[in-house]
Amino acid sequence: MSVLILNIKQLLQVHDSNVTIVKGADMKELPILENAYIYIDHDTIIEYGKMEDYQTIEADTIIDATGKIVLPSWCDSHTHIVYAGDRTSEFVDRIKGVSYAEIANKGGGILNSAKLLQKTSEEILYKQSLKRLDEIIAMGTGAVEIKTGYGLTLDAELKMLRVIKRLKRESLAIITPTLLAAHAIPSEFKTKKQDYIKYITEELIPKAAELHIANYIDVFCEEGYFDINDTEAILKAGKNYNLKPKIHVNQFNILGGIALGVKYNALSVDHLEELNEDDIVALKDSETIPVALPGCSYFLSIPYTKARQLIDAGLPLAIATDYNPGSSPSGNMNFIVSAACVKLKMTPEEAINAATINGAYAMGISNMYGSITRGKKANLIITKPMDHYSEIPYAYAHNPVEQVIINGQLL
Ligand SMILES: N=CN[C@@H](CCC(=O)O)C(=O)O
Ligand SMILES: [Zn+2]
Repeated sequence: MSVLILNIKQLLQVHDSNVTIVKGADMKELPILENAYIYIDHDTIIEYGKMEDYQTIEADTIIDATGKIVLPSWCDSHTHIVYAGDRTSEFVDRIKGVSYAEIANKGGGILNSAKLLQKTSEEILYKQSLKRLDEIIAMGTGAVEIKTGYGLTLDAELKMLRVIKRLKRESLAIITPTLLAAHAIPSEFKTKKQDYIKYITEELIPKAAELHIANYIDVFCEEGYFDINDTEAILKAGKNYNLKPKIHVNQFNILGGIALGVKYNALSVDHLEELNEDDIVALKDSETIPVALPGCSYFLSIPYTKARQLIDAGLPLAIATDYNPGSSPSGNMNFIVSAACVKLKMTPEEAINAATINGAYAMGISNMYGSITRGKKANLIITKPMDHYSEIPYAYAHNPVEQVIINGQLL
């Protein structure tokens, strides 16, 4: 199966050499080809160039993209899309003035989702999750990280991991699974948190590793959840089983989770609604990418990550949806790109870099995804007609996506 796309108004994120991350001032550069073509064979990008240099190529499918933009599909590096039901009643409570923390302290929040997921059959959980996955693919997401963390027992966490594995097998999307058993302290461990940490480090992590069912380890490093020592114990155990960290840090409080993440060579440190100079210093010269989640800031009315401070310090930045039932019940990366521009003061070029190549880096897949490069996998978005790619973030809350291609397959 081969696909040829002709007359592309703007082909974005074109790199002849294989970039895997863009940092600091380089994030302002979004290499583009005006009036271009691209040729895909099976799942691979074979050739691209300007229409003026195009010489006839035979292909099974030919698409005329006159007036349209083509870019790498979105790489959403932080989601929790495997969950049961929803938390609309908590949403209404928050509108009436109850805070996210108050809801959690009364046994709601993550524990509420965990209670429901534990009683939900694997089949129903799969169907509910697949619906969300299909919905985000249609909005342009081609690669997505999915976390556990609404199980909180060995059985329920493994159920989540099996659902993620099945999604990976049965959907075209590229999926990276992350074990987030340290998402909240289950009520039965309320007064014995250390026992839950022991359960995670001695039972859950070894079992997940034995089944080769998770790539990364995550911890919600936050006041009232897991402190810095708890987080270190879990990262250490993960390291023994080759689970690299991708952690939740600095959402409400700064506990030193960023420096700890860097110490354990985390692939990413995510949230960062709160940020200080020490955090920036810790990230410099590291291989850890910060990830901002503007959908969570929007939905919870908490500060937006100071993207300018990070990028202007020469650091890379990725953006992701954090799609989950409590703090960000949307997986629309188009909105996230727009929010990055409007609220994080990123230029469209920076936001698109953050949502493509840097998102791929934050999932450990940027050697194969996230840019238009010969030899990389063909995960692409073809937009609706528009004059310039800046319309993607400009016309917020619309759907700019006309067609999605994943691993060379037209959807
Ligand atoms: N902060 C921790 N975890 C999720 C929210 C979980 C929930 O409220 O269900 C997040 O990334 O925002
Ligand atoms: Zn999250």
